[in-house]
Amino acid sequence: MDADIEGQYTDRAAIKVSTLARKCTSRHPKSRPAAKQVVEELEQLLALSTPHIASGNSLVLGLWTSKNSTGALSLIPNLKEFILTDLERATSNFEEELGNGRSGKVYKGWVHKTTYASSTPDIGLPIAVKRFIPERAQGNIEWQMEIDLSRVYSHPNFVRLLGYCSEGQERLLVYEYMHNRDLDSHIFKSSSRAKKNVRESLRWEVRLKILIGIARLLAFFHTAKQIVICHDFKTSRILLDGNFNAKLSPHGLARLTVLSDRDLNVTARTAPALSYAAPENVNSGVISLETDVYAFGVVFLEIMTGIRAYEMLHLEESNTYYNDKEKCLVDYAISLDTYLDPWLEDSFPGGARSQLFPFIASLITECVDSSPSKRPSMLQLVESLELLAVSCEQNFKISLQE
Ligand SMILES: Nc1ncnc2c1ncn2[C@@H]1O[C@H](COP(=O)(O)OP(=O)(O)OP(=O)(O)O)[C@@H](O)[C@H]1O
Repeated sequence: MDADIEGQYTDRAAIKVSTLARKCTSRHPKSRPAAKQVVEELEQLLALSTPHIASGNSLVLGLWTSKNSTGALSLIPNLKEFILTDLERATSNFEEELGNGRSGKVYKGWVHKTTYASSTPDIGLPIAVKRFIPERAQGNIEWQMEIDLSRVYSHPNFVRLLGYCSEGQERLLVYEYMHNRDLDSHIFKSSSRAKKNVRESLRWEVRLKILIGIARLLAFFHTAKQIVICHDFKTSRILLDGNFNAKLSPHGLARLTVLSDRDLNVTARTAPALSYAAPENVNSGVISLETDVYAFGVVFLEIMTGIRAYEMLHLEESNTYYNDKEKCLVDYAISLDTYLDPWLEDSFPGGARSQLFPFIASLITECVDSSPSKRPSMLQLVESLELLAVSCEQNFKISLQE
């Protein structure tokens, strides 16, 4: 093997490469695979190799994007290529900051509805522009991965990428604007940013709609041909549009992991936030479909209580993991009557509390089970949450708004 690329392969990828090469060069024409099959095999290899990108290796960077002979990024289908001055104009020189993530800041801007030509404030379509920090070594990789994944996966609950910009050291991405921003800033009691009217809007039926939307997206990722494990899933990743539809932001995609094999567990170098991390992840770095389900359970509990898991687990006192943290989360889940977010008090009419809370508690409890095999799949969770919605509607006349 070329010494330059040695160590960039997983064992599985190395075996696949040699098997594929052997088949293609077989002396018997009939034993050689069809071109379509070679493409499929290479796609699987790409998926096997992707965790290396996440850990800072540029093994397959750019395979999904078209490059010209100099290796520079050329036009990407379905995405608008912006020039920097367009985006400076659209954002009034990066005036209104929406948020600040690990890889860069996000700004509000305005473009023409159909052409995406830069516009002026309050005219046309609002956008969110993410400007990557140029000095950050991972920035370029994360920028490219966000483009690649946004092109491959499209789902109503996944924030839509509209375009990109690459000029000199500058890397920017243009996303649809999510009017009600991140769920995180609205539901937690300690949140100073919370606006009263938004909190009032976040009634039980709206929160259930948010949970169903996110569960559907995770189920979609988990059952895709190239499985996506979103191993840094947390409440702050959930963004809300003007109608409180929940969408997951593809930002920080270097922390998403694509796998082609359901049984393959990989070790991620970027650890998820401690309060959302499943015990097997904390203890041995495993990431799997089940670690996503665990994180979903924690988010579910936060959405019901309005209390950060961080606080429930007293992680502010000692930022160390303790082994029975699931038990602590389960205590909150089964005592929902006590810990329910006060803003939800009026959301459960009549006997709704006594009938719905045990069901909600059992769903959360199953998700955060310390044994991964006992956790439900995201598909099962979608079904259970939809069942919950039907029960709310039929028994208590609580209906989810479209
Ligand atoms: N499409 C969008 N529409 C509206 N606001 C957005 C949008 N994308 C991001 N924001 C705001 O900007 C903040 C920062 O976003 P970003 O995704 O960079 O941070 P993050 O989720 O903390 O990512 P990271 O894990 O990389 O730190 C979000 O919490 C949200 O308030």
